[in-house]
Amino acid sequence: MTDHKPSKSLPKATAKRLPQYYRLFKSLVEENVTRTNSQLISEKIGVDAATIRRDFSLFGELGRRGYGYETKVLRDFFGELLGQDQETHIALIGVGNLGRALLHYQFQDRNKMRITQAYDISGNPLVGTQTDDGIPIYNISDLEKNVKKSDIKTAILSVRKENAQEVVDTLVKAGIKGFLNFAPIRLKVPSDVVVQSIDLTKELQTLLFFMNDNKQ
Ligand SMILES: NC(=O)c1ccc[n+]([C@@H]2O[C@H](COP(=O)([O-])OP(=O)(O)OC[C@H]3O[C@@H](n4cnc5c(N)ncnc54)[C@H](O)[C@@H]3O)[C@@H](O)[C@H]2O)c1
Repeated sequence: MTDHKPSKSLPKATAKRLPQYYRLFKSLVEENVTRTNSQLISEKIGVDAATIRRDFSLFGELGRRGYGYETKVLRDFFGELLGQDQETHIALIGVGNLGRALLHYQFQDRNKMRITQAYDISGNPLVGTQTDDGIPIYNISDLEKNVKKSDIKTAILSVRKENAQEVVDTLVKAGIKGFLNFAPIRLKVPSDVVVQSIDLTKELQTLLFFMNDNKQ
């Protein structure tokens, strides 16, 4: 379905819903459901049907009026958009409290993303060891050499904010093109590098805002 490539100006809210769409179509295919429509999708994921139709229309003709959407076609389409049609190997940087938890998170079970290498500084006793699943934990000084001889373009950043920018500069130089960043800092990267930040404080504040809003 290469004729349905999205433009770079896809609204952020739509982009954020893509994993939801992919997950839904994947499970519908697993349940042997061959066809669906925006109303049924809406009931499953809690997004209103008009928004779903608008999102899908940004990609051209994904379905047919009166017929709906073919689950397999849409699963493959969103899978390709999200890079789930191939294996993505990821480097984890910073094996502290959060990094250790992430190393044990098995997101590879249902998706094609895998942490295959981890890095910390020489003072961390975990450097030179590997996890029970066999993920090696290297010294950060080996990163450039390792990344250059692998296909890794993606990193999860779980270092403290004081170290984050310096670490990112090193990783960008080594060829990393995308960061999932947990450090509460705005990172500076070249225009061909993407940063997706996860700020738990901000998420909690948003939750509290909506809870307060509910009370009024
Ligand atoms: N712990 C949490 O629950 C949590 C939750 C949300 C966000 N965060 C954020 O995640 C980040 C990590 O938090 P944490 O609690 O795991 O911190 P931590 O101090 O336990 O771990 C940070 C790790 O980064 C390593 N490190 C430092 N410099 C490095 C470098 N140059 N290269 C590679 N590794 C390096 C340290 O040796 C340490 O092991 C912080 O920015 C924090 O704000 C943490």
